Amino acid sequence: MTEKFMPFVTELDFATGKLNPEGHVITRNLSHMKDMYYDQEAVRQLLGQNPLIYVVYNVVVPETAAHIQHCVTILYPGKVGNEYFMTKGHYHEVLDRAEIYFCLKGKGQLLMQTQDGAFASIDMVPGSVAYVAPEWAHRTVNTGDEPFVFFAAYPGDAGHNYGDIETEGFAKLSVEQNGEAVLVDNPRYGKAGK
Ligand SMILES: O=P(O)(O)OC[C@H]1O[C@](O)(CO)[C@@H](O)[C@@H]1O
Ligand SMILES: [Fe+2]
Repeated sequence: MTEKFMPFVTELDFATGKLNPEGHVITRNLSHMKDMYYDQEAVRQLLGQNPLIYVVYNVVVPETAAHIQHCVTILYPGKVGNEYFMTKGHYHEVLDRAEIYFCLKGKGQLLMQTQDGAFASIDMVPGSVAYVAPEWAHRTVNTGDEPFVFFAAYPGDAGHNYGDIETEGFAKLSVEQNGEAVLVDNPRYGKAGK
């Protein structure tokens, strides 16, 4: 008989967003994603201090379709030039795998796009449960002044595909204008020579 995978629990601290046990922790500073921000002069100025942008606490489960990956992301407040701190963003390697995001703290935006040019954004506040439908790339942005904390769950075999997002980003940039978060066209989008 094959051995059973046993049920287990992870504790989520609502005050900090941290998981216990912490699981697999991914830490991203500006240096890990310096080419992804539009204002490269602002990147150069900030690189000396190399701010922490986000941390992901991943519960470790097998990366197969039978399992559900789940994690908490703490995305810190801040800007590079006038562009808000954000995650790298990705398609799933198995493109049709969906994902659920549940906002616990802070506020932000969930930016999404498809490979054939559709774009969507959802404002996230505590209690927002967003559905990233199959085939949509997703990136989160912290538009507030406290950590933006959200829980995510997705099929175990989904994987991450950074593809063109690494070089040209999303169709829109999330920037501060007159104290407001606005989405503006990304001049680099669509220029990867496809
Ligand atoms: O892989 P990226 O785009 O840096 O972002 C990490 C994000 O991916 C996930 O781990 C799963 O999609 C999110 O919870 C997290 O915010
Ligand atoms: Fe994802």
